[in-house]
Amino acid sequence: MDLVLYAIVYVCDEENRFGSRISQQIFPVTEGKHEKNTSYTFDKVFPPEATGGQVYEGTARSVVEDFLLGYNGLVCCYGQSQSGKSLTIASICIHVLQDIFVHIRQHAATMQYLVRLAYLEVHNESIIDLVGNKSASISLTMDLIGNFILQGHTNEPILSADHALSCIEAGRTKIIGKNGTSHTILRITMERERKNSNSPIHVAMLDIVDLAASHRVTVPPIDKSLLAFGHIIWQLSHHRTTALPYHDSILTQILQPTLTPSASLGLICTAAPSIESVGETHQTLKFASRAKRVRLELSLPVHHGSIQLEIYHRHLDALLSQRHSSDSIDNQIKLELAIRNLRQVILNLSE
Ligand SMILES: Nc1ncnc2c1ncn2[C@@H]1O[C@H](COP(=O)(O)OP(=O)(O)OP(=O)(O)O)[C@@H](O)[C@H]1O
Repeated sequence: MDLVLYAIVYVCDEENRFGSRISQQIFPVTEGKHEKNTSYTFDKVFPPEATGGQVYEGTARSVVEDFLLGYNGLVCCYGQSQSGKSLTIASICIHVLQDIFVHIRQHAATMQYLVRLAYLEVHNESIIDLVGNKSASISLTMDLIGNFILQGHTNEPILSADHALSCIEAGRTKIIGKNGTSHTILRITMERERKNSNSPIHVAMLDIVDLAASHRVTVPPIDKSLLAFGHIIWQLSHHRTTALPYHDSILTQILQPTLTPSASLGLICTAAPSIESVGETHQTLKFASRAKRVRLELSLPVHHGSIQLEIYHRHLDALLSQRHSSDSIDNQIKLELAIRNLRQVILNLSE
């Protein structure tokens, strides 16, 4: 399969009016004193008044559709400080989660699912757990075949879109990097299995990333993770698909399963409206246009590590047999509660 990235910008004209003189997909750039008729062509260009739903439909929706077919996916937002990255990602999260849970309900007759959510911040090359309090126990290790394994973080089982959104809302209050100085990664892991069949459980991941600002008002120290992310996009845009330098930063190590040509990818670039930002906007457009050269070849992911749905099924069987053999009322009530909690977590589970 050959897919093209979405490179999306909010654009303005010389009078700081968003979008009004910009053709749908081409942005002429003035550089210094010299008018340089550089044009960039993108898959979609949105004016600032575009709704979150329109931006989602035109960008992340296709990545979510691929994710629901079983592919890993990455949606990320790149741009200078105060250009609307966090606002865009927040709105995209709502639509992503709604679509995932609509899909789960539509497949209630045949499929059961476990959906888990991790929300992490990468700040100065440290990882912060934004859902739980497990930052100290998070580790990234490499297995024998070069896969980075992220462990020790909270991976919360999610019961509904609203449940996920309240976890994200609470997580946002814990973010320590202000003014675009950190990256946030929302990782949705979906395990699915066909009901009443012995077919294997499939695991896919979707990462939604609010990258640190590409340019800030104060001169920032170079962000190692953003640099490494840009480097991998550069390599992919030159159609290099092996020996990608994931080890260069914490962000790229975490994103290894989704920042790859075998996963679906949607890149959203945001530009600030002021004419003073035109230099930064030009840099962003150059990045977006480089990223547009990336070609993807989707393939179903191979999961490394344990499958939680299998662990839950074993646990459920053990609880059911303990309830069967228990003759203490107190114990039976406790077991009943534990069984009910576990049945809630495995979505669409048949009674
Ligand atoms: N399309 C838009 N129209 C109007 N205002 C917007 C738009 N996008 C963002 N804003 C406003 O601009 C401000 C900055 O937005 P946001 O925090 O999303 O930017 P950011 O790129 O994540 O910034 P930083 O990198 O500094 O964290 C916010 O007050 C937001 O409400």
